[in-house]
Amino acid sequence: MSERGPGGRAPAERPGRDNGLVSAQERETVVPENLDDLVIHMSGVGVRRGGNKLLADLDWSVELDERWVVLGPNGAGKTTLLKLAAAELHPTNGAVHVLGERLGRVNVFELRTRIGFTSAALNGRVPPEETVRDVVVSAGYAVLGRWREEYETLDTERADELLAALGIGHLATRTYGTLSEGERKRTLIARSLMTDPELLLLDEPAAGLDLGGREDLVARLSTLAFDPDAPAMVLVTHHVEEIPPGFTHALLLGEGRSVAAGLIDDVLTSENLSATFGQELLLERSGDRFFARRR
Ligand SMILES: Nc1ncnc2c1ncn2[C@@H]1O[C@H](COP(=O)(O)OP(=O)(O)OP(=O)(O)O)[C@@H](O)[C@H]1O
Repeated sequence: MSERGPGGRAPAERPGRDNGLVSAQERETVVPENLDDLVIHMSGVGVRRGGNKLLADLDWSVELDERWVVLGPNGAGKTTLLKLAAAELHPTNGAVHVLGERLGRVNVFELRTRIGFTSAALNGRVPPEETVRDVVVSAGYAVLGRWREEYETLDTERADELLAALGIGHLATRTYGTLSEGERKRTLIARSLMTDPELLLLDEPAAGLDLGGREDLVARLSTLAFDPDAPAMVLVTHHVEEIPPGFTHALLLGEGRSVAAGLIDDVLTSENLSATFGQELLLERSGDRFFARRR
């Protein structure tokens, strides 16, 4: 099947395996028989660029009803991991399944329509003159930037509902360029939910927000996390303070490798955090929130 998308772009990088032979690397990967409940499954995954190992030996699974936080220092490989989950990158070795489809054997352009993804990179690509409502509604047409004079009423109603749920319904007719950083983040989260995705990926959604903006966003994401109808979620952050209540699992990444992964209460410990960030850290819990500082 061709992976050439509507824009005629070349497919993302993929391992060379078109000769039908199974490589030694692939033989080492473990692919579960029943992928139905697994939104993400990575087995023996590595990503290399030049001489750098961005990710190595990674095994990770995300189930339908799970909400994961991925924590790690700068350069740990968090964004690389999220790009794999978003089907924007192929592994150098190992197997990645997303929504039951194996990367390298699926039309990634179709797969991406089932995934909501927000990142700082997307923020930079939104035309500043676009209205907030259009930024959200255009996700349903897999475009960024105005390409129609009018959208379907049902679509604009859904966009308005999502904006209201994120507390920015009153900004629907404002232009994106006039929004604060926090309002932009919430607009992009509304956009990522527009297509009713089966998987929601959030790359540092609270980065650059002031304390009030962060707390507001954490509360909105917490509401989403507790919603049983919400998609499986993966949130990348550097800060334990940004973990919304309702998130169930954590993956700690350090230098491209998993330091610990599993239920948040088991994984988030002072010891694991210290090992991940390479210094003595004290993790404290207050109610359903986490705080960390140097010992
Ligand atoms: N194309 C590339 N070629 C070489 N090295 C790369 C490339 N892309 C990323 N890297 C390196 O891989 C490492 C992991 O990058 P990645 O962006 O995944 O980390 P991150 O955990 O998201 O970091 P941050 O928290 O700073 O955003 C970094 O050291 C980065 O410099």
